[in-house]
Amino acid sequence: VGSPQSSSLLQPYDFLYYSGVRAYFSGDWSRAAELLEKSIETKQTLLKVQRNYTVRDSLWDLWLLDGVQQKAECLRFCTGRHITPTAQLPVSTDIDYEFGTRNPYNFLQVTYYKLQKAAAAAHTYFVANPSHLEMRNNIEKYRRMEGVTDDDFQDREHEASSDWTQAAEKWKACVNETLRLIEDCRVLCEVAPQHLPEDRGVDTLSLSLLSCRHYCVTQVATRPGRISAQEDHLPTQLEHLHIAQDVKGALRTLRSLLMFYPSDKDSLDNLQLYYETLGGDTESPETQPAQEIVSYVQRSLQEKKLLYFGVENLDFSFTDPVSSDVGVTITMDDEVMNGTNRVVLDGVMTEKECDRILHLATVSASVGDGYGGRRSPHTPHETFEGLTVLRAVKVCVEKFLSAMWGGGISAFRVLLHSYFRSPSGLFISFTHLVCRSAVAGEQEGRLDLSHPVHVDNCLLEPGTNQCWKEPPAFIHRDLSAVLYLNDNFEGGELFFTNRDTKTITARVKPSCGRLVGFSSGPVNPHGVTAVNSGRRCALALWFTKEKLYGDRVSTATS
Ligand SMILES: O=C(O)CCC(=O)C(=O)O
Ligand SMILES: [Fe+2]
Repeated sequence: VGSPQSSSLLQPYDFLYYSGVRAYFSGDWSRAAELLEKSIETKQTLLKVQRNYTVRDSLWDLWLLDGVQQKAECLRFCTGRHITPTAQLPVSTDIDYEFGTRNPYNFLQVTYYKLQKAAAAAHTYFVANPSHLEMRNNIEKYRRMEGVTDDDFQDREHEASSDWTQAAEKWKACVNETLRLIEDCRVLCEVAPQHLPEDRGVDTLSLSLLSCRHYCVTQVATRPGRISAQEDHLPTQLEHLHIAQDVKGALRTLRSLLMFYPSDKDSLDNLQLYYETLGGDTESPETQPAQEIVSYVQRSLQEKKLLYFGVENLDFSFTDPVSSDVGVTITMDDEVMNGTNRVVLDGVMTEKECDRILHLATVSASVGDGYGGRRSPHTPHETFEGLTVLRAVKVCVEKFLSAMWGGGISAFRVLLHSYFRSPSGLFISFTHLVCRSAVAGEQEGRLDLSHPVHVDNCLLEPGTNQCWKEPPAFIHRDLSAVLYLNDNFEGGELFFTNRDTKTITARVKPSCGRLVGFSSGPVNPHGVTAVNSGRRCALALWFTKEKLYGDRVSTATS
């Protein structure tokens, strides 16, 4: 051991392996990598050497046992020129097992992982301490190791800071670009002629111009080919910028962000934190909100005031593209509703908007009964004013929704489509404004439902749980939705059941601006409990994936 000749001979690979594993467990990663690699390499070379000196046995040789013996001796002699005597000894079954299951590679992959981290750490240190000899040696050693590449020698300090600076610069550019695009868009409003009925005065014309300018926010926030705008386009960019900046910059951006949402709790908490971090230095000019954002928000608020004045006093219709009081929230999902493809969204309409539609429905309610003498197709204890009665209203409702939502009923389609993420398109199949009123004096001991349990696109057969996809069921309906308009009544809860139609799995209490969406198929049997007092109004909507079944009435009136 130790002679120059013996050091060039192949070492026992089991010994190298054990040493490597020992280094591994003591966390000496570079030594572990070296030894483990060596053991694998040695085992492979050993096999090659032995193969080289093995002469194929012929049948004749086998007769001459002597010859076999001689060959073995020859092999030992020849290989002995390359291999140390101990390495010629057979290895233990443990080692056979280890190599058979490729366990050395398992140790190696962890070792390499550690080494890559070590390479980065060593390099990071070395950048600041170029005369540190030991570190230089380490780096050289890491470089020679298999599995360690140039990419592993990263300056972690440098990378870390430059990433954030770059990100902040890019987000700042984004904010500026958005502001610029909005300005460009606003200029176009002035150039483009405003379409107005002839009898409208000059007030409406300027309001119209204002409204056009105001829509620039959504226009700029809508990516090409998309129908809906990205929500909170500008504030979102400010939020990103805020995260990427250092404390002073972040404070400035946070204050800009607070111009949009002055009562946002997270922002206010952060503000407090920055105040504490910066001690007294919070009033310096560089920590004030960006002037362009201040002007932008102030101008927007002023314009909004004028527009709302027009809505209230001049019968001007305007929908705020960034209205803060219409924020749609997901109130219930599949999990809460114990089912598949069910959702309850809130805030799709404001009280005022619900009232407008209810008013339209009330005006026409006096027209009469549309069910051939029957009060309701479902129960004798309620009156039911459906589409037949409210056909005239339907046109108004759609018009009203168009003004309110830009896209009319289609806006709900977009909303549900984006929630359920169905890959195919959705078309409005049918809409139905329905009010159910309790018949006073007939509610005592009532056991029936306002709307019996049913599935919207097939006929559920009681007892067998089969759902037949055949007429008179509206078999092409794929997605159902109900938009509720009021809550001043008793009863009238929507409920979902299991396929057995008996086990209730979820209940939804109607209220203004609540939109329930669910797939129309047999996973969603549903019904409505008795309306015991008052009048319950809802707009039922059905959608189809088949363009062919799109509602011709809707298209004709929109
Ligand atoms: O009004 C509701 O809540 C549900 C109505 C319904 O299920 C239907 O009309 O098919
Ligand atoms: Fe239904």
